Amino acid sequence: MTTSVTDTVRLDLGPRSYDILVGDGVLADAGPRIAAVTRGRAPIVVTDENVAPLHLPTLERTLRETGVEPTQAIVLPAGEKTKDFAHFERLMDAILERGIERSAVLLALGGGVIGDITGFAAASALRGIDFIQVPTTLLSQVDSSVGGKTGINSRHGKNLIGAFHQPKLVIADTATLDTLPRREVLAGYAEVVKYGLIRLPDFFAWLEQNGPRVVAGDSDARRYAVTASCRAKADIVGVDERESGDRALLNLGHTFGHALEAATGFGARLLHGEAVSIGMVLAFDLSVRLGLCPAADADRARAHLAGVGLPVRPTDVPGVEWDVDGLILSMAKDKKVKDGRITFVLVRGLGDAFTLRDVEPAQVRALLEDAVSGN
Ligand SMILES: NC(=O)c1ccc[n+]([C@@H]2O[C@H](COP(=O)([O-])OP(=O)(O)OC[C@H]3O[C@@H](n4cnc5c(N)ncnc54)[C@H](O)[C@@H]3O)[C@@H](O)[C@H]2O)c1
Ligand SMILES: O=C(O)C(=O)C[C@@H](O)[C@H](O)[C@H](O)COP(=O)(O)O
Ligand SMILES: [Zn+2]
Repeated sequence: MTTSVTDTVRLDLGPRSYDILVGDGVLADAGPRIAAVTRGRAPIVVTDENVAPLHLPTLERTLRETGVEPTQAIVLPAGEKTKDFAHFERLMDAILERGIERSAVLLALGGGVIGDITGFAAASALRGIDFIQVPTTLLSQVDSSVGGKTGINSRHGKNLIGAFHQPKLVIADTATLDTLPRREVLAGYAEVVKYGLIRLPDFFAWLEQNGPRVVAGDSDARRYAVTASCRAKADIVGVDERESGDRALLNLGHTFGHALEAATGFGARLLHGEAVSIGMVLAFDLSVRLGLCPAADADRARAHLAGVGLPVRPTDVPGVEWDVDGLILSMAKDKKVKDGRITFVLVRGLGDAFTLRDVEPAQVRALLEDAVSGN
């Protein structure tokens, strides 16, 4: 298969720099690029039970065409619950059973769950081996495959165990999104909107016009949205790899969102992107309450997210009794907490996010109490 257009976004990180290839059908011809990283040997492919039957054959075909005989893939169960200690141990055993050397290369074929756990396995095996990201969800193409945050959840909270470990190459084949369920497409779309909300007001305006085309799978709109998102993330990570400054903006909606995810048990009831959608609206609402952001901007953000079909309030999640004390306890475990104070990502308006530490806890409690009671 010949690919139509392939965009290349470069993440500049000195010796850890890498390319992000974005294109409709780009995976089918990716063998030579993968072989260049693996030095002609087979990567150890990690994928999940949903993705394996759909997209593993394309990857294996291009490897064979390049003269690389694939080894048996490691197939994990699908879903957020796989990002835990038990599955991490299972994955590490499966990797180490192969008697690997430091030249071994892992390849994550799947969504953010597979990318995060495989990246952490790569960071851990023999104290660090190379890995390649082949993201197959909208969320993983626009966000999790880029930037080197890897890790797993713990019973203490979301992503609390992990490492910064950059991939050597990212291959985002937007054609793989044709098989993605609509709910997952929408969840990924929330992270696309995030880039507009934090620093790209023109991109947000483009999404207001073209978001429905992106979600419906229009090839050009989808590729544009993925490439623009990767570029936005690469620009931020390129100047702040380990989140000592502006990278925290990529956490818009996540302090609230991760607490909502923890409260629902990291399962299918609330997907990460859905939690981020609700969390971003809460961040806008908090900014309005603090007199920092015009209410009209918060309304526009909420209207766009709701308009494509994303949840925007905790009460949009069916069958959950929210406990505000529990949410606040979870938020206190956020990785941005410093000297006991939560760092909030807030906004002055659309496309103008910033961080703030001195938010009165009573304001946050009042916001959450109103939100969980539907006010
Ligand atoms: N590392 C980061 O910077 C970062 C950024 C954002 C999110 N994340 C993490 O990413 C995870 C969420 O990732 P996700 O939304 O991709 O979830 P996911 O990996 O669970 O994938 C969602 C579902 O789609 C299925 N799937 C994947 N590709 C498919 C395809 N092409 N066709 C059909 N089904 C397919 C999967 O099997 C799964 O059931 C969360 O754990 C979140 O914390 C990490
Ligand atoms: O890459 C980043 O930096 C992000 O914050 C991207 C987020 O979308 C992602 O969900 C990330 O895993 C959250 O970061 P965390 O440090 O709060 O776990
Ligand atoms: Zn996220």
